[in-house]
Amino acid sequence: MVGKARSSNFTLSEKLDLLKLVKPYVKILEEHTNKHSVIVEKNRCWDIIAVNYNAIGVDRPPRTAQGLRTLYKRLKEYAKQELLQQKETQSDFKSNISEPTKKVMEMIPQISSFCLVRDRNHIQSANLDEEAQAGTSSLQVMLDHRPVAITVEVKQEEDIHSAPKEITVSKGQEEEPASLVKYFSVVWCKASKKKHKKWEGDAILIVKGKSFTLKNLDGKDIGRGIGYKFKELEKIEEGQTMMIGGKEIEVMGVISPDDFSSGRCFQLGGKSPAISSFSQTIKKCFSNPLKSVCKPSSKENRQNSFQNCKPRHDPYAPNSLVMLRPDDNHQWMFNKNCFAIVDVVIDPHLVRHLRPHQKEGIIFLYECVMGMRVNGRCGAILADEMGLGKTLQCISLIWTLQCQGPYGGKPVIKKTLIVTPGSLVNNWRKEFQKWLGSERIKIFTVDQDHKIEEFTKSSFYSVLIISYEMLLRSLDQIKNIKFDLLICDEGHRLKNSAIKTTTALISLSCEKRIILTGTPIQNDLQEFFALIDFVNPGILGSLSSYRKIYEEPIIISRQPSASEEEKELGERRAAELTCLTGLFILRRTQEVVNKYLPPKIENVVFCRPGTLQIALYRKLLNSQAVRFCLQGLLENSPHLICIGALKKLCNHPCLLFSSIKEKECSSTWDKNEERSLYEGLINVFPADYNPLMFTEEESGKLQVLSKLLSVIHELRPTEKVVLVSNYTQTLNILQEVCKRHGYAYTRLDGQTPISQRQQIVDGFNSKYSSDFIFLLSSKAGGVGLNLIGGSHLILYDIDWNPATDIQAMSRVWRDGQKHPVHIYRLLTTGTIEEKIYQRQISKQGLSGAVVDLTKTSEHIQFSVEELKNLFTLHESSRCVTHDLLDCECTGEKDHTGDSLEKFSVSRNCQLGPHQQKSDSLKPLSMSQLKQWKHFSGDHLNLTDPFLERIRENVSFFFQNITNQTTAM
Ligand SMILES: Nc1ncnc2c1ncn2[C@@H]1O[C@H](COP(=O)(O)OP(=O)(O)OP(=O)(O)O)[C@@H](O)[C@H]1O
Ligand SMILES: [Mg+2]
Repeated sequence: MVGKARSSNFTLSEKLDLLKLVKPYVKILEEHTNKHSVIVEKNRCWDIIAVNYNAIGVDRPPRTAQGLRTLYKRLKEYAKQELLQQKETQSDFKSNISEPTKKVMEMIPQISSFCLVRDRNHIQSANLDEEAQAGTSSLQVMLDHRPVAITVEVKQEEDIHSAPKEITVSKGQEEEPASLVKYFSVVWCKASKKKHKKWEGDAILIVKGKSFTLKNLDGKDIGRGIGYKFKELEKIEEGQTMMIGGKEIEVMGVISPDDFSSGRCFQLGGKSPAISSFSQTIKKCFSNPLKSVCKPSSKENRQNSFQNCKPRHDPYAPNSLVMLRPDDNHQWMFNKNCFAIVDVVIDPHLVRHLRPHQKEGIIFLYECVMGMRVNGRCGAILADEMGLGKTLQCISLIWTLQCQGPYGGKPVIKKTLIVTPGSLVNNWRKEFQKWLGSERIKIFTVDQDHKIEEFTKSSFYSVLIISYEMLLRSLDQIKNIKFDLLICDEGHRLKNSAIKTTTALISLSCEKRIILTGTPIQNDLQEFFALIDFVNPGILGSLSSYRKIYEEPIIISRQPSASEEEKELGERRAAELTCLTGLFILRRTQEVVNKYLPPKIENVVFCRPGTLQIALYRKLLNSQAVRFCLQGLLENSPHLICIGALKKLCNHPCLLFSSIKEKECSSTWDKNEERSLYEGLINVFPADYNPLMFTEEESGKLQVLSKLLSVIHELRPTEKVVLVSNYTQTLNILQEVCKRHGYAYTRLDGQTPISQRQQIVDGFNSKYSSDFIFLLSSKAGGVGLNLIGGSHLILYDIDWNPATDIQAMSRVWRDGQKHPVHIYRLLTTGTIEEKIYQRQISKQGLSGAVVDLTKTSEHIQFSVEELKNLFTLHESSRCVTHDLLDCECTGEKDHTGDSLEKFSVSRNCQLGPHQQKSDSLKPLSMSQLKQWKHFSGDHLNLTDPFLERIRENVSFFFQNITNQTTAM
């Protein structure tokens, strides 16, 4: 029991008065115990009890009369259980349970009715006789500052918030519609024609009939007007801007009459007279009720704790997204000053846009950075697959923490640092603007024209967005700024603690750290450690102990030779590791947004090589360099040079020609490997070969590409194409093709200045742009970009690392895409490209778990056997990949393998077999590919008009459709 009020022979109005009297007391109790209160009436004496609803299995404060009854029942059950336990154990249970719980237990048998104090404004009492039926009970509601007694018929599941609509007011205060008063929170500035307005401050707009008053947060009138059209004033809504009395205002939200009349709407900005007088009243009426709960360190603190104790947004509003309240332990650690506990509620303006998985993600991020998930650790990894809106989730978090906090409503953070790849700096800015507009939050992006000093000098900005490269250059300045939250976008690059970027970021003292990545991070246990250790330093112990405890047993357990015992140990350790880190890692797969996206038609297109390509390919395979490789003479990595040459040749022979010519002139030509590889090759080219005059026929893929572009242009004149290559030189060729055919194009590669990148992306995405093609270097711009302006994406070449390709493919099939998406992955039949593809999709290829953007062929170890396979040209096969599938079809008609289970997206997570997680970013396996529709280029009656047009140069197709509808 924490408070007592004596009463005798209560009449209803006395009861109400009493309620009014105890209310401030109850309020303080609630705020300082983070619990909700129940008033228990016994022998005309009211006991105010703090109840932790969670402890009795009620997940939130009841909002309906029915809810009250449930709560009452639960309390009884709880008490019974506790008593039973007490009998059983006869232990010192009384000292283990909280005082209020004991009180409830003692009193439960005698309770005849109780009052629930739901929040400061609503005190509700109900007759809680068990016999009471919904629909017949009477409920008395009293609203503060409006001493009206209201009697309502209780309906089941009736929401208290909507109750005023249902009630019959006995002492009415309702006004005629013509004189209806409305209140809005607004921002204002002096009227000006400037594009970028500087808002001067917050204000309250009061609209009454045809007139208005504008008050600043000190309550002073700063504008008045009369004679406005009633209709205009009646239609005012959030987001609207208006000119009123020489001032421009933007409406930020509606204020309830109650909030206005109580004066709470003025609280946000500063000390309002309403607050101080309120606290005075409390002090006068009651002795210090905080004594037993906690001791505020000073008078100011006590006063502070009464300020801002109202949530910024209504936690009980329908669809409100409310963060978890801190538990006792958290309060003990982080609320030393005993500030009032205030609900942190996500801005409804944002909530209405959020997908369900994003709401969960925000709750997760909030709990992580607040240190609520792992005691005192404030790091998180949000590893949602690409396109799931990690940016929006972070923006929501920043905006929330910057304005709110659970302790006295005090904002948790002041400044945020976002570090991101250069090409995404402006994308972040755009996303902030998209979701929050330009007035709510001030962000600063560092680029050539905007130096970091500007941010340092001004207190105007709260968010700094900077590229990884720029961060290194301006580290000294950044270290001088105190950041409260650090977000590392595409943060898988921090997987090595020895690299400069990681050490630089570690050197910033900010402890709330978030890594965002769309790329799986659990595939390499050492890199995994680095990421974990970055966000939550030390949580896995030292690297050496981590290796001993987790890495070694897990790796040993995966080897074919592992004993049963080793397997079991490895699995257990993996499970433990997942469990430990799972508290602050969140990964959701693309499937959660699939339903919001249009269909995706993915094609793997096997293109017949041109005659010149075949001749050159044979010559390369017969070179001395390749022969040496096959003998296992791999010093100086000659196989990498051979692989590079074959890949170039597949893209276009002219690339090979240019590089031979280039090498001939350079000093490195002396290198034996290159000379022995290229020897005699130039003679295979026609004598007058000019690489600048290349033809499409010389490359199988280029021929297919050219036809594909032409059919898209013809059949879908309003749709656009993203054309991706890993190589700048190849992009040059593709660009030349665009020029030759007169296609308007735009281009983004490693050379594109960062400051121009977003502009290029925006231009392409705009429906007014005439660009037909977006030439994209996957290495430069593959990650994070939104290219939803394009609905066709062509991957001109393949990378060893499936993640690079998947990243690129995810640029167009994402939120905002309006058209069905067509993806074409071009491979040259029978060549190394098929082998790389097979490696991407085969189990063997994945065993090394090379699912990381920065892994290149240099990181891959090849056995001589593998090199033999790699350096074979299969001239007679229509599709070597299909040959390997063990599929009985001949490719003559649409075939979909049916002998295996239907394609399933469940794939192994590296941390152990029982930790299977759906992860649609892992490349599909051979058996899954078999489930795709497949057919040869000679197949009659192709239903896909695009494939129909290119079939002449194509030996084989695989096709898969996701989210199929009839429209294609
Ligand atoms: N709830 C939503 N409603 C509509 N559009 C959304 C929503 N959430 C995100 N988007 C949009 O989806 C696109 C992808 O979001 P975002 O760039 O944040 O993805 P991401 O998870 O960071 O992906 P990546 O790993 O590729 O960087 C953006 O254009 C974003 O504005
Ligand atoms: Mg992103």
